[in-house]
Amino acid sequence: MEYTNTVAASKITMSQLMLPSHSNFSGKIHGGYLLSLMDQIAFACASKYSGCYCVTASVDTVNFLNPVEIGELVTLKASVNYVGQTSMIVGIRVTSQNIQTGKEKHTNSSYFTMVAKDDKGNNVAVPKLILSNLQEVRRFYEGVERVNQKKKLQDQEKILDYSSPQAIENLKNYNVILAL
Ligand SMILES: CCCCCCCCCCCCCCCC(=O)SCCNC(=O)CCNC(=O)[C@H](O)C(C)(C)COP(=O)(O)OP(=O)(O)OC[C@H]1O[C@@H](n2cnc3c(N)ncnc32)[C@H](O)[C@@H]1OP(=O)(O)O
Repeated sequence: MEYTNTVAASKITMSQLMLPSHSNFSGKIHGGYLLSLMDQIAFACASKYSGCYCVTASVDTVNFLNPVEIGELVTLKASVNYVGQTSMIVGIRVTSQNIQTGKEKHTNSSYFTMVAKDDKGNNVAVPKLILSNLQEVRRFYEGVERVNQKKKLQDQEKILDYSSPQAIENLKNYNVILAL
C-alpha cells in the first residue's frame, strides 16, 4: 500500500500565556522566545505528519508584524504545506490575543523546512501528501515556488563574482564606502 498522509492530519494548534519571564528589556515578548515556539510547533507538525524524528533544515523570513504584550495568549497554527522526498515545508501562523478584550492580532508567519530522520540519523522518505481541497493545492504550489526560489538564489550566489570590476563598480549604488 502507498505511504500517504493528509494535510489535515498534520495540523497542530498550540496556545501559551505570555509570562513576564518571556519579556525583553522593553517589556514586550522576546522575539527569540516566539521563534523557539515556532520551532517547537514545526517539529511537532512534521513529526506528527511523518511519524519520524525531524530536524529543522531552514527557516524562511520571519517578520515581526506586531509586538506581543505580557499577559496575552499566543496561538500558533501549523500544517504541512509541501513535501519533497525527505523534507516538508511547515507553514506557521502566530496570533496574539488580549484575553480581557478578545482583540486578536497577527504577529508572525513563516515557513520552516523540516527533514525526517530514522533511528540512525539518516534522512528518510516522508509520506506522499494527499491534497484534499484547492487551498491545499495553492499552498503546495507556493511550497514548490519557495523551493525553486531557494535553488535560484543558491545558483546566483555561485555565479556572482563579487571581486569583478562590474561588481566593485556597482557598489556605488549602495550606502557603502569602499575602503579596500
Ligand atoms: C528520540 C526522540 C526524542 C524526542 C525528543 C523531543 C524533543 C522535542 C523538542 C522540540 C524542539 C524542536 C526540535 C526541532 C529540531 C531541531 O532543533 S534540530 C536542530 C537544528 N537542525 C539540525 O541540526 C539539522 C542539521 N542538518 C542536517 O541534519 C542536514 O544538513 C539536513 C538539513 C537534514 C540536510 O540533509 P543532507 O543529507 O545534508 O542534504 P540533502 O540530502 O541534500 O537534503 C535532504 C533534504 O533536505 C532539503 N534541504 C537541505 N537543506 C535545505 C535548506 N537549507 N533549505 C531547505 N531544504 C533543505 C533538501 O532539499 C532535501 O529535500 P528532499 O528533496 O529530500 O525533500
